[in-house]
Amino acid sequence: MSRRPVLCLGAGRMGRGIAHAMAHGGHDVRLLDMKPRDPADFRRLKDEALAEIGSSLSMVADLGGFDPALVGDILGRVSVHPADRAEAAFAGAELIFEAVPETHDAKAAAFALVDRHAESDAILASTTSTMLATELAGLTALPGRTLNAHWLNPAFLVPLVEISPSDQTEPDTLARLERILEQLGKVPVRCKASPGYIVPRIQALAMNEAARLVEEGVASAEDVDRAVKYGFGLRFGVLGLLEFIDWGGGDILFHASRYMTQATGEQRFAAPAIVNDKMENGQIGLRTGQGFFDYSDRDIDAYRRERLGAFLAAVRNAGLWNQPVTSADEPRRSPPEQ
Ligand SMILES: NC(=O)C1=CN([C@@H]2O[C@H](COP(=O)(O)OP(=O)(O)OC[C@H]3O[C@@H](n4cnc5c(N)ncnc54)[C@H](O)[C@@H]3O)[C@@H](O)[C@H]2O)C=CC1
Ligand SMILES: O=C(O)[C@@H](O)C(=O)[C@H](O)[C@@H](O)CO
Repeated sequence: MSRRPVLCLGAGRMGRGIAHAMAHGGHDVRLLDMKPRDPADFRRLKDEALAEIGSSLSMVADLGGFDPALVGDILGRVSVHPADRAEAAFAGAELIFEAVPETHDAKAAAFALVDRHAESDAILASTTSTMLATELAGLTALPGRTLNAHWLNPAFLVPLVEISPSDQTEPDTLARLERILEQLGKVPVRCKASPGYIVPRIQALAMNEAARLVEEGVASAEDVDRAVKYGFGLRFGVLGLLEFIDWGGGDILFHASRYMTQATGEQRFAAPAIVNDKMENGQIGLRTGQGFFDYSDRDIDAYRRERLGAFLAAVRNAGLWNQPVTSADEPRRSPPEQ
């Protein structure tokens, strides 16, 4: 299978992380430094970028991710190009990741460069954390081939990439980008142009609530993070948020949201209409066969067994699974350090 070159506009944190991921997946990757610099300054940037990618590749390999003997070949797929050699860097590139700073001017300059040099079938994917695809579409003459691809940090480890098209993005562009990412082993999900995509929107609430717990003196920072690592994160890593609503019961969420709102006087705990409506319609999840997902045709026992198996594997993988106690004088187990 042939893999065409990938271009990253911007050789900063995201550009380097994406270059690592794409090179690992067999692509030649060109990092285009978007800032005009004198030759010595460019050489420093180039050496620094390649050294950082080499070191993150080595770290993953040394941690058991892949054979360390492959690091050199993978790093050899990455090249860094100066701003005044843009044309050569664009030649043949099927996929362009824009990864310049999160300012309108930097994005506009990068998109203008794409308009000038991109191949006629190239896809332009912005890595912006906050700007909507619908806004960015106005910055390019190629809105049909432009969309957002929001990677999570570290890009070379987190499988998820959130893809957000504008209403002008051509379906073929979306499908091609998904195919390329899937070939890489990534897991693309689609979302509309809406602030915060999926993960940043959910995690902003969760992160702020965690900070608030510390601010209010409810729990120490250590205990908040232990709660997340050994409960919240572990379980939602297996079940997902909506699946767990169905698993535990939408009725529990309905009542919990009411209680929390009344007890704290804070509207941020109120359930959205969809939770209240499902409660009213008896769509509370596994128990009624319908919730956010439809279980009516499913073998619930087989489903539970499969999910519990995944859960057990996650607990075991975290080194937290214990065999049953078989003798009264077995020493007590101690909890993990962190
Ligand atoms: N850092 C992160 O964790 C994440 C960042 N993003 C998004 O990725 C994009 C890139 O972010 P980072 O890689 O963190 O930025 P960065 O500051 O590390 O890198 C930006 C690169 O763009 C280039 N550049 C072009 N025009 C520039 C200008 N006018 N001033 C300075 N540098 C210029 C430089 O080569 C610089 O290295 C942003 O849109 C950001 O919101 C998305 C997800 C996570
Ligand atoms: O990895 C991430 O979560 C980033 O891609 C982000 O988008 C930002 O860190 C943002 O969510 C800040 O909360």
